[in-house]
Amino acid sequence: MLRPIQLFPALTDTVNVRYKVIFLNNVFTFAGLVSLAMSVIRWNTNPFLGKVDLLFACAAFILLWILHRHHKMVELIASIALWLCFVQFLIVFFLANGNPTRSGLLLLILASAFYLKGRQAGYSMLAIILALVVGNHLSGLFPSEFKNLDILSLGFYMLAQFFIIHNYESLRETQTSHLKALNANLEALVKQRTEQLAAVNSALEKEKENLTRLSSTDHLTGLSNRHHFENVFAEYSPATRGKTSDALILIDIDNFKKINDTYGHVLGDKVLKSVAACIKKHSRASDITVRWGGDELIVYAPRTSLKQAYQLAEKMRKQIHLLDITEIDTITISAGVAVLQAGDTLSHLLHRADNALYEAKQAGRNNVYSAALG
Ligand SMILES: Nc1nc2c(ncn2[C@@H]2O[C@H](COP(=O)(O)OP(=O)(O)OP(=O)(O)O)[C@@H](O)[C@H]2O)c(=O)[nH]1
Repeated sequence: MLRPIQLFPALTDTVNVRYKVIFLNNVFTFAGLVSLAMSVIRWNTNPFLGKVDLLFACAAFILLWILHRHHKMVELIASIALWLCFVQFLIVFFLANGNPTRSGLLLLILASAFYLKGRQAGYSMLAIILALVVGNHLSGLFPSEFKNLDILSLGFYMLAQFFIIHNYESLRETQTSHLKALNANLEALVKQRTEQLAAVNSALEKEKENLTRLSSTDHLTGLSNRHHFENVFAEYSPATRGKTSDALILIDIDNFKKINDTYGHVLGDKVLKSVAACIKKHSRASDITVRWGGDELIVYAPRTSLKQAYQLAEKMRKQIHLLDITEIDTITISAGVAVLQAGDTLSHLLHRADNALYEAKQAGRNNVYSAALG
């Protein structure tokens, strides 16, 4: 496919900027010093060329200075340098009796054009220089010392340079596109694998959450199970334990055996679920609601005083009493309330709550009793 020719495109190609800066630094230093020396040597014999050399020496040093301060302008500076060299070449070859020994300069300019600006710029300059040299030779417009053989060998050198650079560039482009294709494949593969891993990860994460939830939840009521609550309580810092006023409400459904026996286990389960839902509904988000076992439920309420816990238990008792389950007249619960004290284990706390619950049952059920503060 034919690409549009870009003659010395400026400021766009940032590839190899660092190397271009180093290259141009060397070229300007070398060209500046040589031009200065040539200017001194020629000043008396050929004042015109002496001045031209001095001019180019100054241009080289100015460009060196600009490049030193503005590395980002390397593309623009490279273009200016190439055009300057080109102009110098024109002056030397057409106005100052171009001679074959200086043809090496042409090859230098071409190589630099290829290196600095790429294939298109190099080809364009090669074609322009060849056309000018051959054109001038044939027309004899500006007298030069070139003979037919010089023109032929110059053409041959340029052709050789063209092929060398063309092959090199083609190879480089093939390698680059091959690398790009490999890179794209690799990226696609990495992306695909990353997506697969992410999907597996999130599935595993969901599964883990599910398992954690299942292992910590009572499947009938949806409340935390005994095992989970024991773990949570065990992890509860001993330093905090007893320092904040935490309360535990132990709830037992009254005459639940009778409900089971009269209406069957299915209805018994329904009652259990309704009571659990009611308890959950009237707890705070920070409370832990637990199915301790059978028809015994627990509400563990952090930062709650005995009085507050009693009021909460009372509220729950009243709400449960209002539950409407068609087959049953009323559902009642009894509850025992206790607060965590310094040095308490879970069994200490439960023991006090259980005693209070026992008193509530003894007092005729449908009651809330608080354990006395020790
Ligand atoms: N339907 C059902 N019943 C259960 C379940 N777990 C335990 N139970 C029953 O719950 C009853 C518990 O009765 P208790 O608490 O001992 O006695 P109660 O009849 O409630 O009498 P009080 O507690 O003194 O008021 C037993 O009959 C158990 O079989 C369950 O998951 N579903």
